[in-house]
Amino acid sequence: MPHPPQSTHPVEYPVVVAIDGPAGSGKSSVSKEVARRLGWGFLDTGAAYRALAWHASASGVDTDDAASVVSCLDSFDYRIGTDPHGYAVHVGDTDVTEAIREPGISAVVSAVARVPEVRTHLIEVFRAIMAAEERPGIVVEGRDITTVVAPDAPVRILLTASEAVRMARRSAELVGHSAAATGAQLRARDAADSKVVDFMNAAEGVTTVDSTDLDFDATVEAVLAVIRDAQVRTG
Ligand SMILES: Nc1ncnc2c1ncn2[C@@H]1O[C@H](COP(=O)(O)OP(=O)(O)OP(=O)(O)O)[C@@H](O)[C@H]1O
Ligand SMILES: Nc1ccn([C@@H]2O[C@H](COP(=O)(O)O)[C@@H](O)[C@H]2O)c(=O)n1
Repeated sequence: MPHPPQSTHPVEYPVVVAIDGPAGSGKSSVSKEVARRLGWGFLDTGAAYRALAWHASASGVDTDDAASVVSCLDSFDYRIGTDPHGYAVHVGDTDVTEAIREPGISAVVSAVARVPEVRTHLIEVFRAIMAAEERPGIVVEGRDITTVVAPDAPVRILLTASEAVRMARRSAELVGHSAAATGAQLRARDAADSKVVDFMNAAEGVTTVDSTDLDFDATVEAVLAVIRDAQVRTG
């Protein structure tokens, strides 16, 4: 009797931990550390919007013009790793891991992210990456993961912190940039992004972790506690 074809990928999706929150709330650093401790994958979805903003800018496209941004999607050859110990972001053959973090990209990324065709395209990209994850789980962070990308995830968290604390943390890591300018950009980005998706209020069934008064390690522990609690409840 012939054997059924062997798949190289798991039939079931990996366990998904969905984490949303405003800029500078610690989504990326905390999610990465949580994934490291669990031996799971990590997906930074903001990197895709940043990489598309980089690609549009590098192609000479006006990022404020939605039709022109959409026209860039066909040539947007995007790749990102899910290893929380180190992952690179590529557009075609170009390693853009560092370039997409520049304030010039942060300043235009919201204009790219508000285009509906862009969101539809990237959500499919994220779901394909999640489905291909070969570790037992994947921690996925962004703005609409708990509500749109993975609303059925068994663990959904809103990671927040006061605006003042988020601005201070972001300023501390951006040496050579004025604290006032960094804070103003963070606030402007949240205001623009909030018009597209709600990441300031926890949707039904989403657990809020407020790190305003927690240090980094305590925040990681708080997120791990939510995951453990969900695993106990769901068996
Ligand atoms: N609980 C915490 N205590 C102290 N520092 C923290 C804490 N959480 C995160 N940080 C630091 O705050 C800074 C911002 O964190 P991070 O880049 O992970 O935020 P983010 O939500 O991914 O931001 P963005 O959406 O803008 O990319 C980093 O320097 C990080 O190390
Ligand atoms: N799920 C997401 C993730 C990100 N965005 C947009 O990308 C920008 C950059 O995200 P970072 O997490 O790297 O700061 C962000 O400002 C949003 O415009 C998104 O729309 N949805």
